[in-house]
Amino acid sequence: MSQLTQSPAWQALLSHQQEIAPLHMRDLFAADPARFDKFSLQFNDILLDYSKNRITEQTLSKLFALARDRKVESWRDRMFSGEKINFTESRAVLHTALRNKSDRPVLVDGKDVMPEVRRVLAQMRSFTERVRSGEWKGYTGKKITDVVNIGIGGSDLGPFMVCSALRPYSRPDLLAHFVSNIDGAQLANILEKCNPETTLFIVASKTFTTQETLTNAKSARAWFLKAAQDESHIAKHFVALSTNATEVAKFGIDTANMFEFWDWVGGRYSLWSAIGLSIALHVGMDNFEELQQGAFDMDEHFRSAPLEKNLPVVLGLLGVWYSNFFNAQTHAILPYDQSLCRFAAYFQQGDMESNGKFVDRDGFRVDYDTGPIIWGEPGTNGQHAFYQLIHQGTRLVPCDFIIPMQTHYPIGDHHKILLSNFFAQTQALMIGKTKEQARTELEAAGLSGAELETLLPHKVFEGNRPTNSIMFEKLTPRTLGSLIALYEHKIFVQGVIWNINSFDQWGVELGKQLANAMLPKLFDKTPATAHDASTNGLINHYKQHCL
Ligand SMILES: O=P(O)(O)OC[C@H]1O[C@](O)(CO)[C@@H](O)[C@@H]1O
Repeated sequence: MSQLTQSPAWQALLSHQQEIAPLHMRDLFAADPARFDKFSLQFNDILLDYSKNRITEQTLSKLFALARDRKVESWRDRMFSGEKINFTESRAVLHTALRNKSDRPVLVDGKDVMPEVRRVLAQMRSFTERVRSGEWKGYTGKKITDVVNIGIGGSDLGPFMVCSALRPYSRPDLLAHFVSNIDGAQLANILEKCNPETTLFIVASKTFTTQETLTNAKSARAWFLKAAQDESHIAKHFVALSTNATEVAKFGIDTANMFEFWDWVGGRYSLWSAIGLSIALHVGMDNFEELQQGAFDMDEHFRSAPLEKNLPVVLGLLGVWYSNFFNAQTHAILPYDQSLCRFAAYFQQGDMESNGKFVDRDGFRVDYDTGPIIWGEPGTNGQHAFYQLIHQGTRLVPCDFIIPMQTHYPIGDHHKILLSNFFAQTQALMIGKTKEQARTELEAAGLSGAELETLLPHKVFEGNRPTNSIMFEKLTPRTLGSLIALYEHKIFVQGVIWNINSFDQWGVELGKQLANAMLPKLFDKTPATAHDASTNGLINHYKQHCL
């Protein structure tokens, strides 16, 4: 048994789970009219209601005891202070420094990184203002109308998610597009909409060695040069966001057009850095800084609020409760806001690349589950697709429901309808429908006898399905920043509890290595023999049909 699972705090939760498992939330609500007040927290305009969880006050005190036992507070302070907690890459973890709006220095290897952070922010401001005002011109003297961010993973998902979310703050004459996939279809579809004279390409890659990004960027450059004819025009249409100046120069982008960030920024935590340039272009630098401010607000809360009142800690512990004590395999993120349509996809990387680890910090295989599978779609689309399983399936699917109280798009009574669905779904998942209630309904509908009995079991909802509800005033840049940081820190808390390194991603390497080795063999007919029978068979099937 690992240190974690044999700890008294863990063992206490294991036996407590036996007491909680038979309880139904509808009885817990009936027994305690103050349950909502007890189990909800407010941070700025964000309300977190976690009362529809299979918990009592005792559960929470045991979960907080686990957090203290695992030293969550001290790990948090180590992260903020610039300690190299990403020990497998020997790196500090300082996305929080990128949005540090205080005058506190942040030291890495004894050097304050804040002057450099502010320098790049100023560079971003000056560049975005020139582009947005039309002062920055394309090679034929026209202003930029389209920005194409070429990146993948953390160099794509964050900016894409935020640009979609903050569309109401954007200008219609400066559109942001995103190309990530190596599948040429994506690049082709976007280039179709763009004019080389008025398009700015942002090549976003922390390492500047990522195959997909460099291949897409080379193809974009070829497309551009076909029209522009002269390599000297590239400087007006290609900029780079990277930590790797050498590779940027090798690619042919003038390093004067490079926006730098640093190895202490993890890819999936990088939207706050120069990687956010497409966001700043799309919604303006003031809004980008507001986004950062919102994240900073949440950082301050995470650093200073007692665990019991700390939103990221509460969310993290509830996730541990279901993953490790109820065997929940997945966690759904369900934003009732079309603008957040990429929020779950963004946190698929944020969470699964961070906490999808089977080896703990000491190098041992864990004997407990770590990161859950994250998934989700905006409501109400999800309701008409996969909610059946959440309501009546055999698996426990903890869900986060997220909604703004005010919409940027006040059309008729759409938003009230959306709200009513939001309220109804979490209620239905909690309360369910008993056999007796279902019977009464069927009888009222005129059914009886065998017909009623046949239908009855299918009409029962067990309920007792846990949800968190997150409501806020309106999806502003500042609130969005706080929401993103909330989830980032939740992931951090869980990584600490599970004793894993949430900041490396070695698991993405093997597939890359094998693909690189295979690529040169896909150009001739020589049959593949070096692999297992399945892989040889697949490659040879391709060769027979296409070469
Ligand atoms: O920004 P880069 O270096 O191109 O990397 C892109 C993405 O690739 C990954 O390394 C995973 O393959 C992510 O962690 C990262 O966000």
